[in-house]
Amino acid sequence: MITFCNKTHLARTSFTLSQFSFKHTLPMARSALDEVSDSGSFVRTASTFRNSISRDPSSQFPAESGRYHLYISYACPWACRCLSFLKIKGLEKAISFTVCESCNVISVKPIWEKTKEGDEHRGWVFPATNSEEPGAELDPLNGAKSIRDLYELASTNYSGKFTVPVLWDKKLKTIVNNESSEIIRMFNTEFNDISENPALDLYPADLRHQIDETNEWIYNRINNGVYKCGFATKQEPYDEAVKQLYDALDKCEAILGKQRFICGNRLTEADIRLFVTLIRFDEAAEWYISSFVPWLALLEIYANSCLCSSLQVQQESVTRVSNLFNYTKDIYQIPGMSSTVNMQHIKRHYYGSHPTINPFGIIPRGPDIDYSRPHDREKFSA
Ligand SMILES: N[C@@H](CCC(=O)N[C@@H](CS)C(=O)NCC(=O)O)C(=O)O
Repeated sequence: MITFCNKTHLARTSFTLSQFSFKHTLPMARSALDEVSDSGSFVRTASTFRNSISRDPSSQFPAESGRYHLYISYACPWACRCLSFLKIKGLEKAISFTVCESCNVISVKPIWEKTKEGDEHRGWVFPATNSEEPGAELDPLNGAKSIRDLYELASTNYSGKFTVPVLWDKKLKTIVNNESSEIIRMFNTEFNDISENPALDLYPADLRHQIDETNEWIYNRINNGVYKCGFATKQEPYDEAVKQLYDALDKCEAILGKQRFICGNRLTEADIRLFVTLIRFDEAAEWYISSFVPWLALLEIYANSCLCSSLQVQQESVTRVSNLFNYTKDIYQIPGMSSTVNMQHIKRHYYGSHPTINPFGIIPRGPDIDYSRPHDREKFSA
């Protein structure tokens, strides 16, 4: 039985959202920092808004062009999964994002701030002007000051976390879904009539079983694994999470020595889900694994970490670096993917949003990896 540190926010709630009624029975937490059990382990609570957009025109949330909007933070790997799908499926016109000509995605500011007068909650906020923060934009739809405002617009008695991504329905003025693993499935199939890349299927029927199995261990040990390391408040759960993380990275490294992608030689959903953590891994390493490695790129030296000095790493040739690193570059170079990576937002968020973890908010220098450099992954193509 899990008990949460911040007991004031524990509530078993049900609430009404527009004309639809929702019930959830999980103990609710206000922020990831509240999701630590008495034994010091990070335990993530489930997302709350779980409706689906459907290609069926008679459904509650039909896949209509221009009706939906995705709110993200460039810092957040879960939100960037959704953004990645949006980009590579060619959904930019179908799901209206346009804020201004130079930037077509709404992202919040990277560092959490107070979201309201009257309580101490800190979370994602929008900038006060479009020029305040490169990569962050005012909310043009609802004039929200924070992501919390959107949740409070959608539900008057919501008591969970105010997370991104948020998939917003402009017509019903509500949140359709705030669970990235579900949003990416909708983006994969439900908008195919209006997507620019309908033929790309990232969850193909013949690989579903393998993708589901792969997602399971990658989620538990890597995607959520880095948070189990970062948010652990006791040594034992931290040690366990780090071991699981590195065992899983070893497993990926071995698999990627035999095939181009994690489920074979075809790009799938499982690759995008793995990529969003890998791309943050080296630059956020001190946060992810509490490792003090400012000039070493972990994925670069992953396979032969015992042999490399930082000088050697900087002079490396692609043949000496790990499969994981080359794989990360391969995915980054898929058209559209590099635009989902804003390293400034990533670093500023991880090192700046959690004063209990990094009290002085110092952002480590480096390693400034160039993911557009050559990789060796074509060797697996037919
Ligand atoms: N299950 C959600 C998790 C999303 C999530 O944890 N987002 C984090 C950012 S990386 C967040 O918004 N946290 C706000 C908070 O903890 O208060 C999903 O995959 O969509």
